[in-house]
Amino acid sequence: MTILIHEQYSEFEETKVLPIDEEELVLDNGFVVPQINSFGHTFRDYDAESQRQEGVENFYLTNHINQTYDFVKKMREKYGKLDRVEMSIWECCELLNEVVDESDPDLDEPQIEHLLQTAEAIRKDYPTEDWLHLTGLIHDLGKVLLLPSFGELPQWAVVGDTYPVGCAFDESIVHHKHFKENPDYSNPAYNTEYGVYSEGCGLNNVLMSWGHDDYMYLVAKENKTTLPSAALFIIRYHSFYALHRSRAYKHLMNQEDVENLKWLQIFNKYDLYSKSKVRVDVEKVKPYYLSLIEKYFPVKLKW
Ligand SMILES: O[C@H]1[C@H](O)[C@@H](O)[C@H](O)[C@@H](O)[C@H]1O
Ligand SMILES: [Fe+2]
Ligand SMILES: [Fe+2]
Repeated sequence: MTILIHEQYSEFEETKVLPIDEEELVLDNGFVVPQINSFGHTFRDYDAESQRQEGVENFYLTNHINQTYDFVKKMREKYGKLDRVEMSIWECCELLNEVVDESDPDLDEPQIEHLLQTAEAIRKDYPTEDWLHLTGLIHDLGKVLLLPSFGELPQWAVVGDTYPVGCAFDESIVHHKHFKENPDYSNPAYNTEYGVYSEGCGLNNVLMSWGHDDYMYLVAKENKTTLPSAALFIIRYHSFYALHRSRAYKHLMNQEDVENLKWLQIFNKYDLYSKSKVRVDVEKVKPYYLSLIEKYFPVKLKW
């Protein structure tokens, strides 16, 4: 797969204010980036005074204190067993009707809206990449970890941006100051640039903070999806803003990661900027997505 990507961000990231140059606002396939979110702020502004600011910061405080190398290892082992629930992809989408994400400054709608908004925005600009439409639909399904039948994990262990554990927390991570109370922050085994990793080791060998991304990646992979590797990469790293926006942790990537990152950067624009109060007509688009699910997944999956 070869693609051309229209670079939108400069090397300085993470930028709060989007570029004002008209040309820069148009993505490679015509998607126009909105300047403000539904609350009247720029997207991903974690400091703006808004009705969501305090809750979001508290979320990151708990998240940054508790996501340690040991915690992540345990969660991967536990949830990697996929022995909790059996259901289809669409059933899972419907479960997300109940879920609201406390980490998100840009959205307070039920998550199923966000899934459809993302998928439909991609579909409009990339009509022939059906695998990317489906990736949009399923990328956040891991948020079911918040529900009782999945162990009712706290928000800090499910949502929010992700980052590697086992090496130093990069300063570009949202609310980085709150890592000071994380035990790994002062552990010399885990607090250097490379920590337990080595140059070019590949992201597949890096443990990421535990949440909906890695969980959904495990679900898709273990249930033998036929989606391409770029789709699995998108699902697994879509919350890794330190990488795909701020270009941190590049030293851990291998060649395959570099290729897949191009698709993730395309995807991210739709994931982030499609968030709005405009609802998608679920019943109208459902047959299309059911056909994609049938193409790329078994009827029932283990979760
Ligand atoms: O608040 C959001 C939300 O939880 C998203 O699902 C996640 O992918 C983002 O990275 C995060 O910052
Ligand atoms: Fe997400
Ligand atoms: Fe998302």
